[in-house]
Amino acid sequence: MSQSSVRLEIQHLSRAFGGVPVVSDVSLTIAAGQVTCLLGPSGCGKSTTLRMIAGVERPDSGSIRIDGRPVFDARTNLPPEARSVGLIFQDFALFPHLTVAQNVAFGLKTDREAKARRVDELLERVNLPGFGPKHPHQLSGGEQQRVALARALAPRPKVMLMDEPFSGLDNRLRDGIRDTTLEVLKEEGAAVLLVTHEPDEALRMGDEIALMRGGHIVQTGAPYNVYNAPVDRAAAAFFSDINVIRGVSRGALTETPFGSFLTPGHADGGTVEIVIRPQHLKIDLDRAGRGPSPTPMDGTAARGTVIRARFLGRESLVELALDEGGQRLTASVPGVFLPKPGTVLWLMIRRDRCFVFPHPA
Ligand SMILES: Nc1ncnc2c1ncn2[C@@H]1O[C@H](COP(=O)(O)OP(=O)(O)OP(=O)(O)O)[C@@H](O)[C@H]1O
Repeated sequence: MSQSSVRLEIQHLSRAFGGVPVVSDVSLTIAAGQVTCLLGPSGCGKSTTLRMIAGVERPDSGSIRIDGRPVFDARTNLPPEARSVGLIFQDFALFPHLTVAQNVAFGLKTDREAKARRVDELLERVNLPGFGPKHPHQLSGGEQQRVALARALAPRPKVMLMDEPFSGLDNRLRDGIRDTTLEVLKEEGAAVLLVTHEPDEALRMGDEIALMRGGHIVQTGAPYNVYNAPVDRAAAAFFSDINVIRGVSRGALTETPFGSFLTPGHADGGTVEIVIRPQHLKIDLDRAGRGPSPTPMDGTAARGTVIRARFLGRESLVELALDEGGQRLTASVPGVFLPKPGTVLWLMIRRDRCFVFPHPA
C-alpha cells in the first residue's frame, strides 16, 4: 500500500476499563476505497476500537492518523466532528420528523443548491431516487438503512466506521443491501472499517479481515488467506466447524488413522493438532469391504461408521466414528447424502487443506 493512499492508520491503540485491558496494542492501516472488516466474538473489543477512532472513547495510548493527519496521539485529541469520520450503527436512527432529503443533508455545510445536488446524487446512488420528500416511517427497514448510508456519506468522510450495520435487517434483505452498500462505498472512496461478529459477512464484504480476540488483532489478511491459512485452531474454528485429529510428533512425522503427516517444526514427542474443515473430508463407499483407492493428495483412507446424517439444504452433514480409535468426525457433502446410521464408509482427508498446529498448552 503506497503511503499516499493510506487513509486510516492506527498504531498501538490500547484501552482498559477499570484496570481490565479491553483493546491491547491494536494497529491497522486502511487505504482509500478499502473495506477492512474487524471480525471477532462478542466482547473482544471491536466496538471500543471503533469508538476510539470515532473520537467518542479516549484511548489510553497509541495514535490515530486520518489522511496523514494526527487525530489522536499524546498531544492531540480532535473531537469527533473534526475527524472526517462517518458513522453507521445497527440502530441507524434517522430523524423521524425530517424528510429523507433533510436527513441526508443534515451534516452538510454547503449552500442550498450544492446540498440539493449532493442529496439527489446520493439518493440515486443508493437506489432511492425520488424518495427525498418522504418521511422515515414511510420506508421499509432496508430503505431506511440505505438513507442512513447516504446520510453518513453526504459530507464525504475520509473514513467510514460501521458497527454491525446490517444486523437489524432480515436475512432476505441483507445480502442485497450489503452489495449496494459495498458498491456505494467503493464509488465514494472512503476507507471503511466494518465491525462484525459474522464470518460470512466479513468474507463477503471485506477486502481485508482483521481477526480480533481478547482485545488483540490475531491475524490480518485477505479473506481467502485468513480462511485458508488460519494462524491457530481458534482462528480456523471461527469461520466454520472443524475436525481436530490429535497425534504425537515423532521425528517430524505424526501418525494418524489417515496415515502419517509431515509435521516438521513441532517438538519431538509434542502433541500436534491436525485441523480440517468438514467440507474437506471426502467420503467414499465401502464397496463390500474393498474401499477406495485414494490419490496421493488424499493420503490413506480411514474406515468409519455413520452415527447420523442431517440435510441442511445446500449440504448434508455426516457424522462418523472412525474404526481406529473411535474418534468422531463430521464431513460435509454437497446436496443430499443421507446414509443410514451404522453404514460403513471410508473417509479421506484433503491433505492440502489440513492445518497443523501445536496442541495448546
Ligand atoms: N464504558 C465501558 N466501561 C466498562 N467496560 C466496558 C465499557 N465499554 C466496553 N466495556 C467492556 O469492554 C469489553 C469489550 O467491549 P466491546 O463493546 O468493545 O466489544 P465488542 O467486540 O464490540 O462486542 P459486541 O460485538 O458484543 O458489541 C466488554 O467486556 C465490555 O463489557
